[in-house]
Amino acid sequence: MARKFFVGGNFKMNPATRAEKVKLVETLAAADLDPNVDVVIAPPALYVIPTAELLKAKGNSFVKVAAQNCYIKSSGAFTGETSPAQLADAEIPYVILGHSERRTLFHETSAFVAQKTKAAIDTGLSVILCIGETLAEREAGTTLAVVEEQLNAVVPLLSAEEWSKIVIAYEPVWAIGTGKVATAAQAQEVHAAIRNFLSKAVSPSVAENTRIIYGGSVSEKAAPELASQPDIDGFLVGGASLKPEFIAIVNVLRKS
Ligand SMILES: O=C[C@H](O)COP(=O)(O)O
Repeated sequence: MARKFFVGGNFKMNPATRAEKVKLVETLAAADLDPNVDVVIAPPALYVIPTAELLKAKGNSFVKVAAQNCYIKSSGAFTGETSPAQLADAEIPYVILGHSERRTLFHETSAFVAQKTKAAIDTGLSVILCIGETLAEREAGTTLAVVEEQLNAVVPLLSAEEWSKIVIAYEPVWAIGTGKVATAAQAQEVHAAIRNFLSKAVSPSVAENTRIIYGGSVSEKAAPELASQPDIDGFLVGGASLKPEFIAIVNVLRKS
């Protein structure tokens, strides 16, 4: 079965005001989006529920909402955290975990990201699991070792069935927010290696069915060639998800 194209918009800590957020979500809710694509937007925590409510109020059940992070516990004395159970209760279906900004700025280890992934999956959420190497790691020739280490932390914690709730986002750190998008060949090479890894570490069927999306300075211009690669199943878009350009990226495969 063909893997369904998946485009996520990671707003990160943007936009700065509720008014801008409303405008952004209203534009997306009214847009003509390819129905053959899974579209998920991840606003900051403060806006997660209002975004879901706004989409509902606009009659849009197509665009789904993701949180950008969650903790490993259901509730308790964990100041500043959001639990997977709270997200599930709020009917937020997705969570982004392991983004490089969290790994780097907030010192999240692969083991911790894996624990979060397990907690989210156990709660019924779907996970956009981010992995990727830094420029130094790429230049040292360790790209595949890095992404395999990040995935290896998750593999023992999930059953083969649970992989159906995971979308892997390969995001080379050197391409994030830099305007320096990976070439289609560079991205395809790593995506194919990740699929090969999944085949050996989990199963050929999980490898075949798991969506592996690319993130890192995705733009309307770069999207078509990246999307034409056999192992690139969509995008996780940062900066461009805050612009009308996001609609063109979602619609990249649409035949007019
Ligand atoms: O989660 C999204 C990625 O970090 C990509 O961000 P960017 O498109 O701004 O480079």
